[in-house]
Amino acid sequence: MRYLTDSSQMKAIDSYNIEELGIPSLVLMERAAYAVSAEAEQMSSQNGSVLVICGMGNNGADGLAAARMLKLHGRKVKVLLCGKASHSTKEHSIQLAITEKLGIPAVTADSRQEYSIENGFELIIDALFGVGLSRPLNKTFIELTDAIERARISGAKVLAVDIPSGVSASDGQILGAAVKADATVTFGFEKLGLVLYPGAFYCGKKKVADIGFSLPNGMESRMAYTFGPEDLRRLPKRPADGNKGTFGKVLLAAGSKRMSGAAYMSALASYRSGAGLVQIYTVKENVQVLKTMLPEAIVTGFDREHPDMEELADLCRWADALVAGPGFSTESYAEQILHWLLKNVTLPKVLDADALNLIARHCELAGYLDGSAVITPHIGEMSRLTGKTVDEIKKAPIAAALEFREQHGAVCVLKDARTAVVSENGIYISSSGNSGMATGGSGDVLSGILGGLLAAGMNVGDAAEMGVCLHGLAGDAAAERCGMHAMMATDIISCLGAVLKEWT
Ligand SMILES: NC(=O)C1=CN([C@@H]2O[C@H](COP(=O)(O)OP(=O)(O)OC[C@H]3O[C@@H](n4cnc5c(N)ncnc54)[C@H](O)[C@@H]3O)[C@@H](O)[C@H]2O)[C@@H](O)CC1
Ligand SMILES: Nc1ncnc2c1ncn2[C@@H]1O[C@H](COP(=O)(O)OP(=O)(O)O)[C@@H](O)[C@H]1O
Ligand SMILES: [K+]
Repeated sequence: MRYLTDSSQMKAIDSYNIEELGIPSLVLMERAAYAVSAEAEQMSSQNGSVLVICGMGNNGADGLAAARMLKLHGRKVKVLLCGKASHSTKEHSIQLAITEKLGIPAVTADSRQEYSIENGFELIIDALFGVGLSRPLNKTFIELTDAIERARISGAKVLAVDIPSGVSASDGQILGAAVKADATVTFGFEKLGLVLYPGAFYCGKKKVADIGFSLPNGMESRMAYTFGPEDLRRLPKRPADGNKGTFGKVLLAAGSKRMSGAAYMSALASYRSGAGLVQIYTVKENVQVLKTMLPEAIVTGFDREHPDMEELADLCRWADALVAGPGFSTESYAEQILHWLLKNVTLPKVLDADALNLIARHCELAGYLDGSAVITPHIGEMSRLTGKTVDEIKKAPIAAALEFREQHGAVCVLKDARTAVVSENGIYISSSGNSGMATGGSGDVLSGILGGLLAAGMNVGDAAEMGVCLHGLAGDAAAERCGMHAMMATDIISCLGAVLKEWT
């Protein structure tokens, strides 16, 4: 598990370490700058020249200290100071005095002038703004980021200090423009803005440098986090004497006349993530095809005109977990069934796709949501559910998921290139997965995985986080195997086994 911080949390961590613990600010800075200079040496040759672009805050001060370390290691270093001298921090003034005494050439320009970058630098270090960026870049700074990008296109490497300047540390939004880095050395904890898009595009290879921060009491519970493959070891173990019941029974209300594939993929993904038994409840037109495609599943068909609620009640008594919605349609039978399920079933449940479209259309259904439900909307479905625009949700996905959970009590899995999961555990952000997963059916695969994990007895929050992590890792394995262009949802399912085998 890796913690992710926003800008205000990072500032609180800084001030706890400096003011409460008494670690001198310059000691932390020295470690930060050492990590930057070590990475800079890796990225450039002994004879290559390095330009360090420094703002007037402590990000710039880190840059100045790194410039000093590079100079002491025999590198050719120049500094470009950007901003008003009257804005410089105490640490910045100290670091600048040292670089001046060491004879490191520094060009000073304030923001009224144009910043130019001469040709010939092998490496540019971006120490303009860090977590202190508080407003959009002005025209001059935008031109400076353009100049850095031109140098990068001509062959210079770019190393960002803490975060590429212009990226908001809290949400990855670009404030006017941002530096595109080949690598970023970030201090203490990964910033959310390095994981969320579009910021994640800008940071290149990420390195987290431990500079000796301790966390204030209670901070961990407020920080977002992400998982790596090693976290899959926390999935429930499979007891050697287990039987089909031990591993859980999933009931899947899915598929419609035009869409049997969604039910197939969701059911197959449930089996491939460890479920003992999977039963598909679908329109009777789908029964034959699903039995043929997935003989391992039990398939119960209902009449679209008269779905039998007694039969459905029996199936729910049989099941350990419910998945409703993949390819289910929004026809009246689907609404009737969903209404009955939400009203009567206390099983842990995943509500996906058409279940969410129905909830968006019939707002009384939202009243039945509670902590037993995991909703898995993509951005479009979230927009329909909440009335917010796609743009609003894209800009603040965590806030949208938090708000939904607060209003309805359900675990919210807001799917996108980075998926946010908000549950009783806190805020989880996915860091696996790739754009090859933007292909029909990959959401059905996720709902099936979640059903499988819930049926195995995981609580809703843990299942949602682990399921999203597993889905992304299987997606990455599928991209490795087939390439992002060619991979399809069934390839993600095919890779679940290998990922689970390697990591659990
Ligand atoms: N001792 C410390 O406090 C440590 C600080 N560290 C570094 O310090 C950074 C944070 O430093 P600061 O809090 O000084 O902030 P920054 O250096 O990130 O930037 C803040 C400065 O930029 C100005 N500014 C913000 N947005 C602007 C905009 N759009 N246009 C023009 N000016 C703008 C602010 O007015 C302020 O002067 C971290 O990212 C990290 O690199 C690290 O060295 C770790 C230790
Ligand atoms: N660029 C991407 N990077 C990582 N994951 C992605 C990307 N695009 C889509 N995904 C994932 O793929 C899945 C797509 O789900 P969804 O849109 O519901 O698909 P469908 O409706 O076709 O089943 C989600 O889990 C989403 O997080
Ligand atoms: K920076």
